[in-house]
Amino acid sequence: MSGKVLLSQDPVYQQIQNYFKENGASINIKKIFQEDDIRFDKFSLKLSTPEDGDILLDYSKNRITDDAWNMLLELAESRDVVKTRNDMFNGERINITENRAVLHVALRNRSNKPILVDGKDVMPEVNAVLAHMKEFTEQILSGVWRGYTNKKISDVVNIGIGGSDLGPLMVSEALKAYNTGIRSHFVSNVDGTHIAETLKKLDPETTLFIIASKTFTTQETITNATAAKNWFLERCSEKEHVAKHFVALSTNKEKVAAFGIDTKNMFEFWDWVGGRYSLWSAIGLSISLAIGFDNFEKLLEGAHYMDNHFLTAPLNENAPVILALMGIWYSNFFGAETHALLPYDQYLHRFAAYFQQGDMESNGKGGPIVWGEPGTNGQHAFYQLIHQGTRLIPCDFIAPVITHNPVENGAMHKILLANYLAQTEALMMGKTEDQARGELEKAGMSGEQLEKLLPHKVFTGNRPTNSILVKKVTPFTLGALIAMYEHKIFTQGVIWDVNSFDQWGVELGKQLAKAIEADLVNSNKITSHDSSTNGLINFIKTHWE
Ligand SMILES: O=P(O)(O)OC[C@H]1O[C@H](O)[C@@H](O)[C@@H](O)[C@@H]1O
Repeated sequence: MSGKVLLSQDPVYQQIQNYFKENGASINIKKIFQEDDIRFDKFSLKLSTPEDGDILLDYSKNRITDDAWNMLLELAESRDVVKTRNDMFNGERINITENRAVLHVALRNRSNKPILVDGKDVMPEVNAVLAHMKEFTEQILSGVWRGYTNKKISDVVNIGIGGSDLGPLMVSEALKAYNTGIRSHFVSNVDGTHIAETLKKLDPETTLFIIASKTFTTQETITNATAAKNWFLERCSEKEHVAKHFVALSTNKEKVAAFGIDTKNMFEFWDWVGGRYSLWSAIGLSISLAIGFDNFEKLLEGAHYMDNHFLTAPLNENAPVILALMGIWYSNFFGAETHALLPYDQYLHRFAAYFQQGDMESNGKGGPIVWGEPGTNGQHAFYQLIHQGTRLIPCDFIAPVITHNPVENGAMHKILLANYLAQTEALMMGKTEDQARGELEKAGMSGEQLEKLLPHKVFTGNRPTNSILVKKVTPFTLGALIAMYEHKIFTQGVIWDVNSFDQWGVELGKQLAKAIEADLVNSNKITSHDSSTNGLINFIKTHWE
């Protein structure tokens, strides 16, 4: 990421800027479709997976011309995307501010081709942890591993936050159709309500707590884990039983031992796994328990498939690169501030939340705000803004062709897909004044009444979308989808010159919270902060007394 000129000084970037200045405002998606019969063929990509059908990326409904697209592809070249990508896969320390390699791709390297960090192949360690996860999953699911009163484990509570929560939670939800029968729970918030409400439902004899924390120092997680351990010990006074009910996922052996978890019940990972890229590591243990280890492996295979695609496909046929460049086009040139992820699949209801961390903790220093909700709920909440608002909001529409739940003989899924298709068409086409007028006249309206209503019924259209279709949401296709977005984030980070793998911005709030905690626990009137913070602290303390 060094040795490059600033993005704004990159000649290709400047060329795109000039092109944009002259043409940007007049690019109309509807018009381009009318002028180009093969637009869909040119601006769509089909990836055939070995067993789980095709993945289709249609990026034709974008404000992009052939010329602009070619320049954006050139920009990827001139920003060293290919070299940096290769550096990542080769275990170079591309996370320069933390001096670390970035190797989530090693966690799902099903080819087992050696990946070296400082000359040492990491694959044997990766495979050893996977073998441990497999063995443990099988023991829990078969009932070989039992609780302290010899009962089978029925409930698993993952205690973690950020990357140690969002990935396992999102995937466990997304793959519920594959559930092994284990009930999964996720506790993340340091608000005691989260653990209290979770524990209410649980029996200590049949509950396994997974304490998931890369550092094992995160305040929320250690506080929740301590509360869980105390809850457990209040019900089962024998300390040695903790070993049957608490396991840890971490890079920090010492802290795990200090917490009182037997390190043979610790599943390790490494500093080259970023928190928000860790669901493929030991952090995925709750996923493996929820869907079975074989399905967890399929998730890894799907991601590995996408890794190979990212590594080998030419840039103009490379799904993550395509998504990244389209995002750059809107962010840097059109000034779009946000990007919406809209999965038309109830199982993917945490997908946008997951990529809020994935994208914004990675590229937040330079990239857009990422947000979204599953369709069709979003349609009845915020689509008004997308259709008629003043801001340009590029959206990704994601859907499976086949549902796991063909309710009403599949009719419901057809309705869902009709909505999925109608939205991107409507966003592109809009509604002209003439069309709106025609509709109002047909409804019997005329004169002043019609003229008054008319402007409200017009939609400008020309609103860009990508459509992504998978055959079905399977472990494999989900793995591929997640990896596709991970590599999109990576590619954008390279182009923007943002280190996508550190997160210093998270640190300041953490530091200040520690200082304020001390002010809250004494009975003094606080005067050491600004007057607002003093006022708030003192208000809280007065109401405690
Ligand atoms: O797994 P840990 O160490 O508990 O960290 C949890 C989270 O903490 C911070 O918010 C960030 O560093 C995240 O990237 C991380 O996922």
